[in-house]
Amino acid sequence: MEAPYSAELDLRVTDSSLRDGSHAHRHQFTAENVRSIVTALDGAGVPVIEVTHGDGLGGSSFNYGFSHTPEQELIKTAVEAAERAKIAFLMLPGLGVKDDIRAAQANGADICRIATHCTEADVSEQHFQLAREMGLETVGFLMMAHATTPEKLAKQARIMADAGCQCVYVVDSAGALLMDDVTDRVSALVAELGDDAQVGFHGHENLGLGVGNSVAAVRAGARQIDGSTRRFGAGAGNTPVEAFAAVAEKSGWRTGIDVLKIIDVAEDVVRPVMDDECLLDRMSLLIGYAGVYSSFLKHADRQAERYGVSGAEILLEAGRRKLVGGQEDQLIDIAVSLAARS
Ligand SMILES: CC[C@H](O)CC(=O)C(=O)O
Ligand SMILES: [Mn+2]
Repeated sequence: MEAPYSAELDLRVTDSSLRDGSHAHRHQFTAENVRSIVTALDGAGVPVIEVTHGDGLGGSSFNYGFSHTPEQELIKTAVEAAERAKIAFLMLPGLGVKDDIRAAQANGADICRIATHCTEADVSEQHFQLAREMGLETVGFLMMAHATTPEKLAKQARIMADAGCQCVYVVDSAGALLMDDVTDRVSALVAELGDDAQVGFHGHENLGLGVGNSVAAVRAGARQIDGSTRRFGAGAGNTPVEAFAAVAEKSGWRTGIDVLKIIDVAEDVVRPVMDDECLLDRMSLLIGYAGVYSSFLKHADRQAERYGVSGAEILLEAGRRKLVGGQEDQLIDIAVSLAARS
């Protein structure tokens, strides 16, 4: 398949701070936050910037948390601010609907990223078809990729590619994958997809492996890598773009990102927008250890405080129950049960 991006790059990096970081920021991004971060990332040569509610189009809700500013307005602002970078958006079928995709394109977004649980790719088929018919570039997200085998994941990737997805990502939503796990999954997808679609990797830092896992993914054949500048993402955050860009340059991989500029952007532009650093502390480490969706962190914090129970216990039980994205309300159930026992 022809690379859907400049042939001068060995890898294409997508910055997710303004989407995955939305979880860490409780979905409170303002148009000004988006304008300043997009301008800075674009100036540092980041080729793709993802902007959406943390849970994608239609995510602003009671269950996931309401956005400060409507996401279509944020997408429009991002498109206006970017001179070179393409603007991507995320959608989870069911939360977002086809009209949301149409609206995002009307607001100038170029890349449609569609996410499903790692065993449910079939729910994305009609959305990929629509996005391709509309002339959007497409990316597929197989979330919680630690929860299935490389072979099964590759079959799910095939469903996405056959529906029109141009790059299928192995998404380590829980930051639970070890480097060999990444190698095995990415290799399985590369073997399955061949020239039909590229393979990407989206990492989280909950076991401290975001950069290492991304390097393993590239060595196994991934050509698109996600990160968030200053790790601004759910849980302990994502693969830090500035560190990955430096490692890529030292490895001889061309990303188009100016390492010295992105280091300054992380410190001077992104950090001031963040409420706190995305830390590898007890809670986020437990997310990686127990294999829990990274975006559950803030929800678990909130229920722990509300019911006076241990946030760590909530996360461990969420891991035992193998909860998936969309089951945020079960964290309340767990907190209520823990409170009843104490
Ligand atoms: C709810 C979407 C989710 O945050 C997507 C993602 O970044 C992941 O699964 O890691
Ligand atoms: Mn993520």
